[in-house]
Amino acid sequence: MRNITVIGTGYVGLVSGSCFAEVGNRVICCDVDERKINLLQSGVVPIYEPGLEEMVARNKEQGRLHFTTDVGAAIEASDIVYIAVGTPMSETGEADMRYVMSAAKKVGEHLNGYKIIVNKSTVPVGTGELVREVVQANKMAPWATFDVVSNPEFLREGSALSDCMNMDRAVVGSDSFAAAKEIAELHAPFNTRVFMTDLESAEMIKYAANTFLATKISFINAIANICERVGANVSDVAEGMGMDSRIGGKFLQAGIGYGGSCFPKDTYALAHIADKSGYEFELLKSVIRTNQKQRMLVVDKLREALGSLSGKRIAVLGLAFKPNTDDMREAPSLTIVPELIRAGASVRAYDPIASDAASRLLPSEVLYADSVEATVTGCDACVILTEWSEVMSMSLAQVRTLLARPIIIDGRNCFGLEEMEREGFIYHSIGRRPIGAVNDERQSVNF
Ligand SMILES: NC(=O)c1ccc[n+]([C@@H]2O[C@H](COP(=O)([O-])OP(=O)(O)OC[C@H]3O[C@@H](n4cnc5c(N)ncnc54)[C@H](O)[C@@H]3O)[C@@H](O)[C@H]2O)c1
Ligand SMILES: O=c1ccn([C@@H]2O[C@H](COP(=O)(O)OP(=O)(O)O[C@H]3O[C@H](CO)[C@@H](O)[C@H](O)[C@H]3O)[C@@H](O)[C@H]2O)c(=O)[nH]1
Repeated sequence: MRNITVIGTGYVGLVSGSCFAEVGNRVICCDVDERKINLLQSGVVPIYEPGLEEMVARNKEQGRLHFTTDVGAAIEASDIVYIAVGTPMSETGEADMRYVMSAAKKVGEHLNGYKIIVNKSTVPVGTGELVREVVQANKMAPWATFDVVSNPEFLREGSALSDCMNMDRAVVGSDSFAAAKEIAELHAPFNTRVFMTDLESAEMIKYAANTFLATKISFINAIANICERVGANVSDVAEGMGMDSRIGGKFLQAGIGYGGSCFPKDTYALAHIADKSGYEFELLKSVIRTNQKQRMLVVDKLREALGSLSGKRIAVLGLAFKPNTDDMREAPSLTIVPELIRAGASVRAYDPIASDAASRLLPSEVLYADSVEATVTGCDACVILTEWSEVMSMSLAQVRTLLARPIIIDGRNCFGLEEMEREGFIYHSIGRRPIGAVNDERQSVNF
């Protein structure tokens, strides 16, 4: 049992803190956000993540998990301090390091004995050293000592608990062997292998992993765009490619591109790190551009199917950047829905979990429904932006009768082409041949 403090109760702080408690440690999660801590103290988990509320409640009840806004006292009470604050994208595209630096300063001010300071936030290479300098410069007790370790987080939103409890690997980087060993041992109860390296390499592994996955997605999206032009089917292409174990089938799902709190900002941040180091990462810049363009494909396809969007009623299914989360950070819907409104369409949207969060970010003209059926009723077309299981399992026959026109533009390739043909839809997906008439208005003009 170790005494651990986690600074920051966002996705990562909350999930990793709860998982450390779940395996028997005493964990204090702290945050400067009073509202969040009040909610957590009263048993409400401010993010949607399957299983998290139960895990938090269980560990709180058993006295292993605590929440406080008193960051200083939490630091003083622990011998391992995790920094898990945000590193959002700044206006220039670089990682904004102000939260990490203020957390490091706080750690220095409350260093009352030897502590291991662990960076869990995704941070540019060199941050470990910077944290060391800031802690040293702000040290309350001159005799207090510390080591800095990098232990980046690889969880995915929506499957965060199982990702944490059964990690593919834990990465631990430090120039102190003893500190690295201690953090490696902390991972013993998790079903994982621990990869030990130096601080800089550990920091780089996190960016390299995320940008590689983003590259896979942009690559398959580029292939999808070619598939559409040459009559191939990207789903089959991805499956056939993925069977090669050197390639692997994961992260080859073509669609409207990657969003979320990590890939967009981390790709930009690594491009900046590369530029600063004197290397122009052209490949990564092209991955970013490909992703930006990919989002608008559904709008182009809608225009292809409906002609002008002015006055058209569009049903939007899914607003979160991926299923099983209410996180709207960099969700493709934030670009696509405003574009539909600008083009004069009226939009009715549905997301099983993220509607509240989305309504604070999307134009006020958007209407929200509380079911797939209520959303599509009377609409001229339906656009799928998130592959929620509720959307994937919707009754196509019913949707067909509820829509004013049987048009589905599927940004996530949720359905098989034969099925959509059989159900009588006009169906446009990504990287696959379109089903049904291409444009009602153009056709009527032609006839
Ligand atoms: N979200 C993910 O799925 C994910 C996965 C892996 C890694 N990461 C990385 O982990 C880090 C955290 O991500 P997140 O999504 O949890 O962030 P977040 O922005 O959702 O939450 C960060 C929290 O830190 C708090 N905070 C900021 N400064 C503080 C301070 N000085 N003291 C105490 N609390 C402070 C904020 O109030 C906020 O609640 C980022 O670097 C991110 O890139 C995120
Ligand atoms: O084949 C795929 C896989 C994903 N996506 C999209 O990519 C984005 C990111 O998806 P995912 O990686 O599942 O979610 P995140 O929760 O953002 O997790 C990523 O970002 C985290 C934060 O750094 C890392 O910890 C995880 O390892 C990394 O997968 C989403 O918009 C997905 O729709 C695709 O378009 N095609």
